[in-house]
Amino acid sequence: MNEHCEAESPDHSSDNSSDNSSGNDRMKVIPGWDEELESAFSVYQSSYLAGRVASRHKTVCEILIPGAVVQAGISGALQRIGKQPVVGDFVVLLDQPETGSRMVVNILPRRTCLSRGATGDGGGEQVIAANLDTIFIVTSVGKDLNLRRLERYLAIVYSSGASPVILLNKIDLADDPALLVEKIRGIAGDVPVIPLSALSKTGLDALSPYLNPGETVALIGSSGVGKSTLINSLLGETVQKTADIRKDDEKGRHTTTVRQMFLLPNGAVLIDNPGIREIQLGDSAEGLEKAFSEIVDAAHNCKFKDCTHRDEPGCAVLQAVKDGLIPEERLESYHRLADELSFQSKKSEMGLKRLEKEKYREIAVTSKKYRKFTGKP
Ligand SMILES: Nc1nc2c(ncn2[C@@H]2O[C@H](COP(=O)(O)OP(=O)(O)OP(=O)(O)O)[C@@H](O)[C@H]2O)c(=O)[nH]1
Ligand SMILES: [Zn+2]
Repeated sequence: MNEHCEAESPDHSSDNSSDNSSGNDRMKVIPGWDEELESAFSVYQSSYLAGRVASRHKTVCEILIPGAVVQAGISGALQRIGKQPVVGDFVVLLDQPETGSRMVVNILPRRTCLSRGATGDGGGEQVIAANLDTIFIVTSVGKDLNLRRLERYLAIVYSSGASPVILLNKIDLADDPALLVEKIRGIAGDVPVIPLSALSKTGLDALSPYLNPGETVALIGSSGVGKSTLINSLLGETVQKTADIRKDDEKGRHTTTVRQMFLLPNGAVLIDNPGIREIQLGDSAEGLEKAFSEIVDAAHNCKFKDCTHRDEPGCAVLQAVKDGLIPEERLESYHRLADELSFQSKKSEMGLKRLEKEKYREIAVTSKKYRKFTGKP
């Protein structure tokens, strides 16, 4: 992040009220803060601070507050109800200057959230970043360019609520970039497709409509497509400053790196989180339907309402494929992702059942202990 974050930390010794910043200040120095968040935060008293999660570690978060980047723990109450702050979250901190501790006690309403199907068997989706306005799906010319993979990414981004933009990077290595762009447009619907070279800094201007003050953009894409190079090019000279963000914690002040959230000089936010880069399709069907809207449109004319478009009679989608209106690979890709989705939902369901069982077991153990304690049968 840029100079905003390098200001001195709030001086606890000189002030009883920790949050001496006004809503106006918050609007200016917490990128993405708006009237709605201000109104959600207005119920909190002076010992609370508002901030935005810049990076998340196992037990602590690095949080951008007016004038500083600070570390904070996560309150037990929040953990018990299963709420986990993620990169991009706007949060409420309880500030306790006497003990030097800061604790995230609430997460303000999320505008959008990027999730992945939980990898464990606990079920449910795992949110990995919040309040993203735009997601740059980065691919590059050559081996990485895979339309099927892009379709998957589109489905993921659509289900997050953020707007997708596809970036075709490394065009300096392509003989005919326009041809590749056309190929991608064939599966992208209305999604903008932007050819560029992060290394030679060509085409970057086309990104400016998405990099507005207070707006948040995350990057996803396979390893090696040039996400870091792009961030460095966009940040230019400011990237060095990112490594010098001043952080304070109980042990005193030292410099550290917040590598996951970058603030452009104009106040736009870029998020490049390793956890965001490689994500799986979650269990939301909505994204899939948006990514394959021509199939959904055609399906309105299928004979059966619950048509799976595989071998049913009177299937309008199969007919459209036969008539050459929908490419066969598109339908295959749709089926593959739909199968994956139903597998994910089953897994979540099974996980939830298991969790439920565990909960009952826990209640049984607790009441057994209670009976033992009280001597009641
Ligand atoms: N020719 C060319 N090479 C590029 C371009 N952008 C990035 N590269 C190169 O591609 C390689 C990978 O770039 P990175 O920016 O590290 O890719 P990444 O997507 O951040 O990769 P991970 O960190 O593994 O996820 C580096 O050697 C870059 O120099 C480009 O526009 N043109
Ligand atoms: Zn059908």
